[in-house]
Amino acid sequence: MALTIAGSDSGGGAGLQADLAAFGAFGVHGTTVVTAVTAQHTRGVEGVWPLPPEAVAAQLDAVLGDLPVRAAKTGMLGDPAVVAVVAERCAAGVLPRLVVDPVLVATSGDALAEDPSTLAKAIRDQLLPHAAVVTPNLPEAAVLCDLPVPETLDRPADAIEAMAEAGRQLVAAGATMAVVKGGHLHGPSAPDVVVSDTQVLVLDGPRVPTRNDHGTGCTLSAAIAAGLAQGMPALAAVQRAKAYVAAALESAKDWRLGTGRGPVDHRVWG
Ligand SMILES: Nc1ncnc2c1ncn2[C@@H]1O[C@H](COP(=O)(O)OP(=O)(O)OP(=O)(O)O)[C@@H](O)[C@H]1O
Ligand SMILES: Cc1ncc(CO)c(N)n1
Repeated sequence: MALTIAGSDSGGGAGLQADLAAFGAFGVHGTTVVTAVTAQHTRGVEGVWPLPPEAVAAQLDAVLGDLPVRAAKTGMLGDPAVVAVVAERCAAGVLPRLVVDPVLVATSGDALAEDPSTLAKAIRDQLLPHAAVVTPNLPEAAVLCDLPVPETLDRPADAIEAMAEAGRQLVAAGATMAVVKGGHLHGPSAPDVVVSDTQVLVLDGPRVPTRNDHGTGCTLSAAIAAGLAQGMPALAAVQRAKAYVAAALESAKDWRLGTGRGPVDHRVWG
């Protein structure tokens, strides 16, 4: 079984709703620590109500005090005080196989943190040393690493090298593996760059032509956590998760759910 520490997306496409759907697709029971409630749909975020750090701590301790959490992921944490609560449990050794999705901004471009750069610094300094895998998208990698990141695949070698450099910095900051996601790149493919101490690997795949890409990042990180909970090595869990997201995008590419960027089809596996 696995745990997600994340915000609620009322639209059901991202956040803890996406995480539970992805866990379920792999047959992994999901537990949830809610960090915030968002009023959100396929067009954007209408409101954010963070939970007090004490409420996050109480949920974490309730789950960890009873259930055998084999792997966990963090999504929207929102507030450096919540990062500190999670980091404390990591330091105590009770949050194994942690996947950190450093959520700062929604697919729509709306902020999911009051002060994204302070939150990014807290995540980098306090959570990355405990992360088995960290999964920034390109804007998140830019803030975490203070690096310019590419927007297009016009010069693929340059784009991949910039993503690899961000990944190396995140590994130097303490993550065992970094997956720098290329979902935001303009071009014919959607390459993710995987970096660890020993290798740099490009996981490439054709870009699915669709506007239904809300929650792909949450879905990827939850699928990685599901793999880790099932005992897979990190790279195998990342490769399976990438294939799952591609299949979920393909299956939902013609859906008309909402008038903005709709969800992916979480049911595609198994
Ligand atoms: N149109 C697409 N076709 C194929 N793969 C995609 C597409 N869009 C995103 N992906 C893949 O989905 C995963 C998530 O990437 P992305 O960069 O979109 O994350 P994100 O911005 O954190 O997502 P979100 O904020 O929507 O949850 C990556 O593996 C990426 O390569
Ligand atoms: C609650 C929540 N978490 C994460 C994301 C990132 O897609 C989102 N849009 N909403």
